[in-house]
Amino acid sequence: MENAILHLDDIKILVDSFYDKVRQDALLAPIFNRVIQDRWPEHLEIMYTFWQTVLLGEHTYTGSPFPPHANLPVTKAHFDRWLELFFNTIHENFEGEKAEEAKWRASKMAEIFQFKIDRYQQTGSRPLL
Ligand code: HEM
Repeated sequence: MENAILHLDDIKILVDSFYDKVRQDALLAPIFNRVIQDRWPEHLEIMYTFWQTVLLGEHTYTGSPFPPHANLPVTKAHFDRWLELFFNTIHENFEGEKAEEAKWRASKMAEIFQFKIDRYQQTGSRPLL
């Protein structure tokens, strides 16, 4: 299949195109930029390894995905927009099994992150994980 996600080069296209959209988005850009500042190249490198691990089974990501999100000032609106941009990126560039898996994984992680962040904002308690 011509537009399948098969190699690291495809992952880089996915990640670069997605964060191009994020950086142009009035709702999300300020949240990301406040934390990342001039470290965008490093953030993109981490995200290559994350999606390479999730979608290609090549275990180059060694971090913990949730902790950097625990204290972000985000609500459902931010996650909805994040998913909208991610789905658009997939739609514009890819198709096939891994493309569908990427959308499914992103949705699941967004759901879990949002649940944990909501609980954190309501109780003020520190997340255990
Ligand atoms: C409103 C939605 C989101 C916002 C505002 C957001 C923001 C951020 C920010 C600012 C960082 C960088 C932290 C740093 O470099 O210090 C980060 C890292 C990361 N994000 Fe998100 N994110 C969102 C949703 C997601 C979702 C849905 C996923 C999963 C598919 C995800 C996966 C990751 C991963 C894997 C990292 C790297 C963590 C590490 O350092 O190992 N994010 N995010």
